[in-house]
Amino acid sequence: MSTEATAETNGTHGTQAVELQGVDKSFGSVRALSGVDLTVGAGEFVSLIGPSGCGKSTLLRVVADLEEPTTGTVAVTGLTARQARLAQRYGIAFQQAGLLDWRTVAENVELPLQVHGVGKAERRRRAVELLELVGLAEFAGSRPAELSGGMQQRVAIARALAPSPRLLLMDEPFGALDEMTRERMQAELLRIAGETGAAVLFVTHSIPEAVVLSDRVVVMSPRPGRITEIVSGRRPPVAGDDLVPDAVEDVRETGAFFEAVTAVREALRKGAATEGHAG
Ligand SMILES: Nc1ncnc2c1ncn2[C@@H]1O[C@H](COP(=O)(O)OP(=O)(O)OP(=O)(O)O)[C@@H](O)[C@H]1O
Repeated sequence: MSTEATAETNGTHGTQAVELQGVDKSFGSVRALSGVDLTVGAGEFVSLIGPSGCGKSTLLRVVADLEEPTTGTVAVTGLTARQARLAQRYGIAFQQAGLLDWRTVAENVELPLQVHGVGKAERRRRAVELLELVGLAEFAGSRPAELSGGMQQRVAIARALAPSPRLLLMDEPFGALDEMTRERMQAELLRIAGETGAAVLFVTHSIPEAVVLSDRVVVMSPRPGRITEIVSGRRPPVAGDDLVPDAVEDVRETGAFFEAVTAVREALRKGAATEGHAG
């Protein structure tokens, strides 16, 4: 059982994407997080999994500077959480795509750049590039309502990637999608993460999803959320656009995949049995 952070990265060296030390977070008398130490390396894919209400979203929000920790320190790409937010060092995507209906798909992707004063031509160039990356180039002029749920989520990912962040924070981004779309999106995300080299901190309730996407799966206890175990994930190597869906499929059929799924399930069960609710 280890909460120790490793500096190991996905072949990329440099500043850690996230470094949390001794993070506690309370909302009044409700203790949401307790003593969280976690490092996400540059380019690393880390999933957070744990029972409902254990503080996963709170942890993500602390990294994103949307909540302040009660105690502990937070560094994001070597900056404070606030500096990292202002410098657009991370992109964020939630379960609901949250697109603006009155803007076109391209204008939605451009939004974070517009907020930062990037000129119109440069914004459009970047939006076209990102829409190509997520396979939606021909929908640049469409309105979000004309797209399926999976396509809207791809637009949200493109928007999150617009400022070329070193880190993506994702809170159950595929939770509202059907199983087949979800699997396609997982492959898509792995390809995008591979191509951009961005680190990903990913909240999910799905054990297989966590295992297939991640370098490491961080298992949390019931509230107050603590890290009880870190299990090695089975993130497949990315070797080219067409290979990824197959690579993901292949991983799902390996014994190593089932072993990791079992290890996460047991860690969750052990955490639930030993940790009492508090606060
Ligand atoms: N702004 C807030 N004010 C008060 N309590 C909060 C606030 N945000 C979260 N909490 C509480 O903190 C705890 C952790 O919530 P959080 O949303 O982080 O859990 P979670 O693990 O993401 O849950 P789920 O898996 O159900 O989405 C919960 O008890 C929740 O009620």
